[in-house]
Parts: sequence; C-alpha cells; structure tokens
Amino acid sequence: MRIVGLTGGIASGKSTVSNLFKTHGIPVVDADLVARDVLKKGTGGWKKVVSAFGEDILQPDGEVDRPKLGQIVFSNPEKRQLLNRLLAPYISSGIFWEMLKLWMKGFKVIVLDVPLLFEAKMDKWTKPIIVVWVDPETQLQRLVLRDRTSEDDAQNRINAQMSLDLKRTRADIVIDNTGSLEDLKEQFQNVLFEVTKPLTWTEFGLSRQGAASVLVSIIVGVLIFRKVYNTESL
Ligand SMILES: CC(C)(COP(=O)(O)OP(=O)(O)OC[C@H]1O[C@@H](n2cnc3c(N)ncnc32)[C@H](O)[C@@H]1O)[C@@H](O)C(=O)NCCC(=O)NCCS
Ligand SMILES: Nc1ncnc2c1ncn2[C@@H]1O[C@H](COP(=O)(O)OP(=O)(O)OP(=O)(O)O)[C@@H](O)[C@H]1O
Repeated sequence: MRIVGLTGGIASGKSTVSNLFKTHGIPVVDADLVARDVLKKGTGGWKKVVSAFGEDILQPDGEVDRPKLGQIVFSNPEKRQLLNRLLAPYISSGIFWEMLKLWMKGFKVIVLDVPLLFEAKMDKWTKPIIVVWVDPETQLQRLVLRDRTSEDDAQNRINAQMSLDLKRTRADIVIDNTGSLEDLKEQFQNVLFEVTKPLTWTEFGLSRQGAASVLVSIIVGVLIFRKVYNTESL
C-alpha cells in the first residue's frame, strides 16, 4: 500500500486537496478528525488533558471547550507542547488503526492528511510527501475568513506551526494554492498521476516496506527450499 503524506500550514488548503482525492476514490485519513475523537468526553486523551489543564476547559456537558483550549495553547508554546505530548500517542495509534482498516479493505493508495506531519515525525511513514503551500498574506486572509477570527489570533495559530517555506523544502511535491480553485484543480491532475502510478523497482527496493518484503520473501524461500529438499541437516 502506498501511503501518501499530505501536509501544509493551517488554512493552506489541505482539506480542499483531500476532498479532491476523495472524489477520485482515494481514501483520506484526516488527523484533525482523529484528534477530535481522542479528545471526546471520557476517553483516555480527555482524562489526561483534563487532569493537566483543569476542569475550567470543559463545557457544562463535560466535553472539552475547544475554542477555549485553543486560546490557551495557541498563545503559549509550553502549554501547546504539553497538549501535543499528551495527545500524540492517542493520535498516532488512531491514525494507525484507520490505515489498517483501509489496508484490510484492499486500498492500494491512501492519503494521510496531517497538519503536523513533520513536527510529529510522521513523514517517515509516507511517500511521496505533498506540501500545500500558500503565500503568507493569502493564508492569513483565508484563515480569518474561514474561522471568523481576529488577525492576531489567526497569526498566533500560523506561528504555532513550522513555517510553510521550511515545509516546502522537505516536500516531494509542492502544490501552490495561492491562486484560484481552478488553478488548484489543474495542479491536482499531475499530483493524481504521480501518486497513482506504479512504484518503480528502485522505489520499491528503497522503501522500508519493500526491503521488509524482500527479506521476508528470502526467509520464506529458504524455509521452503529446506523443506522440499530436506536439507535441514546441511
Ligand atoms: C487545540 C484544539 C482543541 C483547538 O481545536 P479547534 O477545533 O479550534 O481546531 P482544530 O482541531 O480544528 O485544528 C485546526 C488547525 O489547527 C492546527 N493545529 C491543531 N493543533 C495544533 C497544534 N497542537 N500545533 C499546531 N497547530 C495545530 C492544525 O492546522 C489544524 O488543522 C485542537 O486543535 C487540538 O486538540 N489540538 C491538539 C491535537 C493536534 O495536535 N491536532 C493536530 C493533528 S496532527
Ligand atoms: N484556491 C483557493 N481559493 C480560494 N479559497 C480557497 C482555496 N483553497 C482553499 N480555500 C479556502 O481556504 C480555507 C482554508 O482551506 P482548507 O480548509 O482546505 O485548509 P486546511 O489546510 O485544511 O486548514 P486546517 O489546517 O485548518 O485544517 C477554506 O475556507 C477554503 O474553502
């Protein structure tokens, strides 16, 4: 199975690109949705976060008040790192289970949409890595418009992530989403071609999965050979 990494900055257009993948029948594991699940009332993540941040972050119904927790962590790097540390194991195992389900359904290509792909070091799992880049001014405007928030709040959220310019240097494929949706769709056609083309032997051999498969094949081959030719005593 090919696991494609999709990342970028907040409001750079990852979900918009994810939707294009979905309309072409390629499933997407959305880390933001997984992160929501692991923070639902009563879960292990919820318990850890409530004991670290206190009951003040809860709504009357016991669910986490997300905008309130957002205000706290996006204006305080230490608290954000604490939240990340508490939730990271739940988020990674949630993502892993989603991937396993898709693999069991027989999908050959899946996309991992993870805003913090590099920060959380999940880039090691994925190839190719797509970064959705946008110029800083457009990013700020789109975030303010989408979340109906102030420029200061939006800028805090942008600053909480690795810069988009750094992310693009670590990408295999860069999508520039500064232009219109039509521009984006045009670039997407090439991306779709790249991620659905068969792996070359070199790529297959170089990938960890490839190396593991070759190793397993050699071991199985040797075992079969020994069984068939009864060479255990050799
Ligand atoms: C702080 C929370 C409660 C705010 O919730 P809210 O509904 O306002 O935002 P939402 O979850 O939809 O996130 C919106 C965007 O913020 C950015 N973002 C979210 N968490 C973080 C973080 N810890 N650091 C940097 N950026 C982040 C992402 O680009 C994300 O797409 C929430 O973002 C959260 O629980 N974050 C920690 C979990 C996490 O790391 N999520 C990212 C998935 S890898
Ligand atoms: N090319 C575009 N032209 C105009 N608006 C766009 C374009 N691409 C995305 N948008 C809009 O910009 C906003 C941010 O896009 P999107 O939600 O896809 O970003 P995201 O990277 O998934 O954000 P987040 O990290 O918060 O999940 C949305 O309101 C979306 O409709």
